[in-house]
Amino acid sequence: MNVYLETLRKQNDLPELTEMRLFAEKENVPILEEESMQLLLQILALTNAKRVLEIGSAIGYSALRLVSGGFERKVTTVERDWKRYDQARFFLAHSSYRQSITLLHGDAFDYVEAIAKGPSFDALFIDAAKGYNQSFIETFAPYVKTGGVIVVDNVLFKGWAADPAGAPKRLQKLARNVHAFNEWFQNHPAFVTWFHAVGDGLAVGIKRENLL
Ligand SMILES: C[S@@+](CC[C@H](N)C(=O)[O-])C[C@H]1O[C@@H](n2cnc3c(N)ncnc32)[C@H](O)[C@@H]1O
Repeated sequence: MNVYLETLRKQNDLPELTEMRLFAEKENVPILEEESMQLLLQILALTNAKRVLEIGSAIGYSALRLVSGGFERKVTTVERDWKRYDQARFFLAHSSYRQSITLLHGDAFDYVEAIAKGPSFDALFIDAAKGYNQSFIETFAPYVKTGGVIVVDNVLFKGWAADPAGAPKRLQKLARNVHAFNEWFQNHPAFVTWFHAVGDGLAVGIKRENLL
């Protein structure tokens, strides 16, 4: 990343975010790339998103970024991996923004009933198992308000979505799957969708109506 922009952006960083980034780097935990984060935060601010559902918390880094920008935002985030969930719980417990985050442990699909009972979300951010992006949207977009935003990370999948044959053999099926998802999302009448070549690729859809 451009060092100058990086320095500018970190001027208002929380100490716990720095700690989390260092931990993620050391432990090889994938967190959202900064360029994608900047775009995501801007989209959420422009759409005035106050209630966000995140699938894939990892150690809680993106959840904390989403609530700490001064927009009085609340995030519900789900993580299925026990170790990551525990790390997220540890980091978030020490944050002054802990009241703004509901951290859930388990497979996101197991929370459908609970989520259906609550108020709708302004935004859905999907940063989890790439092969399930379509299912995540089919399952959770009904709980996003009309005009709400759906953001999906990793839609380029290191460039392999565009060229599945160029991926290592064991990832070719997943690469084809990511490509099929991208076409589905682009062409689905329920969404107006944009694709951005930032980070590992970010897709942004506005929910037009309840067509799912
Ligand atoms: C890329 S990491 C998330 C990074 C995080 N959003 C950030 O930027 O700080 C993806 C996480 O999604 C979790 N995950 C994958 N599929 C899931 C599912 N079905 N339900 C809940 N969590 C899931 C994985 O365990 C992993 O920790």
